[in-house]
Amino acid sequence: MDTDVTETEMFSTQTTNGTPGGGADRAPRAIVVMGVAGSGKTTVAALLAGRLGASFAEGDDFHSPANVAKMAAGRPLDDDDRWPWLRGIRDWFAKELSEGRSAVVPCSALRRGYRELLETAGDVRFVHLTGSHDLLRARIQGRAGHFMKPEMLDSQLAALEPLQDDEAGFAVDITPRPDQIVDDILRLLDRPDAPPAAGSDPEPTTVPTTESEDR
Ligand SMILES: Nc1ncnc2c1ncn2[C@@H]1O[C@H](COP(=O)(O)OP(=O)(O)OP(=O)(O)O)[C@@H](O)[C@H]1O
Ligand SMILES: O=C(O)[C@H](O)[C@@H](O)[C@H](O)[C@H](O)CO
Repeated sequence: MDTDVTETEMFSTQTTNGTPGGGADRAPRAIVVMGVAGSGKTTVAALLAGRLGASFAEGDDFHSPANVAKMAAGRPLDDDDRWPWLRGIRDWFAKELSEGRSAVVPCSALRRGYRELLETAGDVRFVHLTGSHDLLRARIQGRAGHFMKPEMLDSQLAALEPLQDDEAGFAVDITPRPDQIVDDILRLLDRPDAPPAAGSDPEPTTVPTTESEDR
């Protein structure tokens, strides 16, 4: 597993500080709101962080200027572009958790290997925002002033490895209003049969390794 931590503070990030423990009487956790461009990650993650009293950082702010320029030029990122970006997010999560705060970041986390790197921060959960190609395209087209253009959607979907049953998290549909999506997420995050995160206490031995109704 990659352990390079040198890029953490390279780029300025928009962050808000949460309260210790994420505002709830529980151990702090990191939540990645994942999915392809236009799935609503930033919208949902910011709302979710507010509802949890958790810290928030915009995942795109961890990209290097070169990455942003590449995407704005319509060229998909490759693994070499993404590893430093992911390490920056992982390191920010680790810092928040070590200081006792829950944290939420919108981050595409398209491939399982990317998620495995993020999980090295500790107790990390994934919320995969899923929707149809038509809806995703319409959401990107309806958004002004963003470097990610609709033409990039196909490459994002081609790279996507959907969240699997044995990963710590669940998928939610992006059709409802953002506040309704967040209601669903809050309900699913705390249900008793959720698979444990890689960095969490392994004590709950009755937790099943698969789940079915949310994919
Ligand atoms: N549930 C929703 N219902 C209606 N519109 C939404 C919903 N979620 C997000 N949007 C709108 O869709 C657009 C894309 O959302 P957002 O920027 O949050 O997506 P994203 O996944 O963070 O995108 P990117 O990865 O490209 O940064 C925005 O204009 C946002 O206001
Ligand atoms: O993994 C990637 O290809 C990129 O990082 C993108 O997903 C962006 O971060 C974001 O979604 C931009 O809108």
